[in-house]
Amino acid sequence: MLTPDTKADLSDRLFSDLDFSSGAVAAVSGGSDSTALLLLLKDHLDRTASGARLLAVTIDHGLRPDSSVEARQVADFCAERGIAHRILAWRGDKPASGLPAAAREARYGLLAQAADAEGIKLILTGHTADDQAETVLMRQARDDDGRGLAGMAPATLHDWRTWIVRPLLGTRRAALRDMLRARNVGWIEDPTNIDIRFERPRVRAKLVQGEGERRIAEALARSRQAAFARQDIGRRAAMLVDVLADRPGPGLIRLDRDFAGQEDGEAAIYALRILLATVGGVSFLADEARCAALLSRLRLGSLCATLSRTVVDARRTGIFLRRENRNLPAALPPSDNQLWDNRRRITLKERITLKDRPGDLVIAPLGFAAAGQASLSEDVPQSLSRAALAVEPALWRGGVCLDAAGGDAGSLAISMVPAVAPFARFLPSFDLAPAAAVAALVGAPPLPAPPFLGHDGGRGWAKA
Ligand SMILES: Nc1ncnc2c1ncn2[C@@H]1O[C@H](COP(=O)(O)OP(=O)(O)OP(=O)(O)O)[C@@H](O)[C@H]1O
Repeated sequence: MLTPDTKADLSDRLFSDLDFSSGAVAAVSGGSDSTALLLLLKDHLDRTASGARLLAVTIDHGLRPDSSVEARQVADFCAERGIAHRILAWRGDKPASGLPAAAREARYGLLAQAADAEGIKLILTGHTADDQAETVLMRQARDDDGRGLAGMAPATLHDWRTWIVRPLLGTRRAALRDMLRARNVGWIEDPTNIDIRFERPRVRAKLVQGEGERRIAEALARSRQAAFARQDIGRRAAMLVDVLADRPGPGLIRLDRDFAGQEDGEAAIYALRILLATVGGVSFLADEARCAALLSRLRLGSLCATLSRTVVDARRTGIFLRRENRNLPAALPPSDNQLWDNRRRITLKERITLKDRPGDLVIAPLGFAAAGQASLSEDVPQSLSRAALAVEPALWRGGVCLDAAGGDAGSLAISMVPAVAPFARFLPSFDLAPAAAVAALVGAPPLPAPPFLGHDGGRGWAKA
């Protein structure tokens, strides 16, 4: 049982390195873990940062008949303790398959919305060491390159702007429940957590049996090793990108020929996987074995190949990467926070209203005809620059191109900034170094400051 002193120690250990200057959203389902998170966080803020804003948010997924009643229970719990609380409902279609993943995606979108509305940059969830062990065991079965074995990151950047932090990732659920019992606080038991139609409850059920504790300890040790390895290779890949890659024109990336002959072949393959996904606008890294084979062929000389929707055109003067001219998005009216072709983040600035946004304004690829009229750098073959420019997005109205470079469209206040596809929605803190390097390369906005105090500006940063 936790005495008042150890309680203070625990919450300080969990939260003292977090930057609460913009406040915090606590994601509270009403289960034991997030209820414990909320209480410990409230203790900590009351003691150390009483001015910091705290908003508890419950998402009503509408998947069980009791969900809205449970959300109200959390609201009452918060009201009794003077904690601001909001309930947000997941509306819209619920898919028949992949429901947990869709619910998670929707939940994070809504939590980020709640944080945004208050100008808060930090969301805290109640994921525990038990959740981490389950995640690692689930991924072990299907992980092909070992990255997934790192499990959940201590922090994840959502939509390149809001940090989701998991301060309880090193804490066991049993300790949190002990703390709640000691305070006479109950919690909601979600029946989905024991519904063995879903994979996580099946894994969880096995872990309470005979060898469960040993398997949990092994899974956690494995995840620490995998996280270290992932950060390490990420830093090495970032170095290669910094030194050997540049962007000679819109949509065109050039790698120095030395990239293929790198001594650190492992890092070169990793960098290539990220670059191909980014240039092609694919949300997962390019296949490892194929990238390894491609790198071997690149060592031999010139080639032209397509992988991960990216054309790799290796010439004497460099290895050029550009988005292939296939399966591009159809012309669509711009909407806020949309990822266009997974390569550009579209933002409608506040000044824009529906009235100002004529229905015939669309985003569509620039196309070869318009790209042919643009003045391009002499530094690289014109055919390459044109092919890359042609698949860049442009704003069109009634067949007239308003903005060829995909930048700001003046008074229309639409911005289309580059995105780093594999990390555009969720960027785990393990991958900060390569994400920052590739962001600088493609001209994406710099990463926001990490949510931990005493950070190093986002490059190579990792929470111990
Ligand atoms: N409906 C929800 N509303 C707000 N946050 C949620 C919701 N569901 C999950 N979360 C957040 O995500 C974390 C992990 O989710 P998970 O589904 O594993 O938890 P849970 O079993 O619903 O509840 P708990 O983790 O509180 O015991 C929670 O600790 C909580 O921070």
